[in-house]
Amino acid sequence: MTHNVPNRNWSYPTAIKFGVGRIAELADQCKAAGIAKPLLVTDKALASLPITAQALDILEAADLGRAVFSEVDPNPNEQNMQDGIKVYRAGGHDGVIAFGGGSGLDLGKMIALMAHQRDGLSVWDLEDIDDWYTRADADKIAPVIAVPTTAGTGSEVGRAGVLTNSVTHKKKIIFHPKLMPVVTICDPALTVGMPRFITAGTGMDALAHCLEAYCSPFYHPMSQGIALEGMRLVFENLPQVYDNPNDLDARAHMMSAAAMGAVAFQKGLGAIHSLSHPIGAVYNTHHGTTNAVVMPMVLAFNRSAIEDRIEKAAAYLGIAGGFDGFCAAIMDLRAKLGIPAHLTAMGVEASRLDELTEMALEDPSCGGNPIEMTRENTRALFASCM
Ligand SMILES: NC(=O)c1ccc[n+]([C@@H]2O[C@H](COP(=O)([O-])OP(=O)(O)OC[C@H]3O[C@@H](n4cnc5c(N)ncnc54)[C@H](O)[C@@H]3O)[C@@H](O)[C@H]2O)c1
Ligand SMILES: [Fe+2]
Repeated sequence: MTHNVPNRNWSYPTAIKFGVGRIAELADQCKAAGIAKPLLVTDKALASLPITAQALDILEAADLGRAVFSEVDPNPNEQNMQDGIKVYRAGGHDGVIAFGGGSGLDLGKMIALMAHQRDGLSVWDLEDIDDWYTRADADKIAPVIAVPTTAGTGSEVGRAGVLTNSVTHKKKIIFHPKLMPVVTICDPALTVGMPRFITAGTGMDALAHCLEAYCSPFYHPMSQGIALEGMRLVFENLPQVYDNPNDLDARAHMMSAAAMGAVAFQKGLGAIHSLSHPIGAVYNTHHGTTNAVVMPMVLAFNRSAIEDRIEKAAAYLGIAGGFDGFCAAIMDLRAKLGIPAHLTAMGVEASRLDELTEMALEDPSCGGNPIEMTRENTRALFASCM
């Protein structure tokens, strides 16, 4: 596959080794991070794919072993984390390679966060609320090298992991400022084998991050700029990778957009994510795909607060028709990617909307929504997505 992707070394917000084939540097990066016995954490499906074997071969050839933990579910939960911690401790590991989509990346980060903390500290005590992270001992967090294999969540450049509580079926964002990977290897070639619907859904997650960050009312001009350009990259390249999975240039642009989305969303997320998290937790739907389903309805819900800035974004993106044109472009993109237009198509039941509404209102993403979310308007928003 030919391409025009230059190799680059970026350090905003962590060191990013960006370029086709840079997975070859995995062992060197482990050594540079002081990791002699890495545990590669990924999900079950990825564990059987050649890209994972390739990564393990690179480690083994450098005498770093080929230890892997892959009992990671989509929307990973605390049981996956506990199982991984057992394997990590039993193997005497000294660092994690978080390898995968958001599920493998986040679970790898959770293992690194919790493997050496004192007994009695629960991962739920570290939810991204106020300064709860100070309950953890920052010095006991194991080093993480992140290797994304999807282009969507941006977890590779983030300090949080999303973990589902398998008892309450709630998705929680677990945060620690020192949970940032030491280094991230962004190799677009790793993403070419994604199933088509995962390419679509993860790409829409990157768009959701950029869009919600861009619309969030909080002051953060740097994030604003990154979010806007991230949206442009998605609009231009997501249809391209969907039609031509082997287009490495477009894959690289999507990988950038994913990382940019996660950098930008320190400005805030909003109702797309606060609706999508409970749906993912209750129905085990794919996160980015769920975001895409609710995206146009959330834009309409927020219209009075965001119309001006969406018009500016539309002008920058070359989309005619202002706010309505922008919404139409999102619906066109979603249709092109084969993503459903209604939550009912994902199995969401009208009988559970009250429960989902309560869960959405508890989600911290609510705080970044431009319009205040109340029980009434959130219930109505859910209903409009059915
Ligand atoms: N930490 C964050 O900031 C953050 C942000 C958004 C979402 N998330 C979380 O990330 C998770 C979703 O992550 P995701 O959308 O990347 O999906 P995922 O990690 O669940 O992966 C989806 C599927 O794609 C497969 N896959 C991944 N890469 C592949 C490849 N290169 N080739 C073939 N198959 C591949 C996986 O095996 C899996 O079956 C959710 O739990 C979500 O809540 C986290
Ligand atoms: Fe997301």
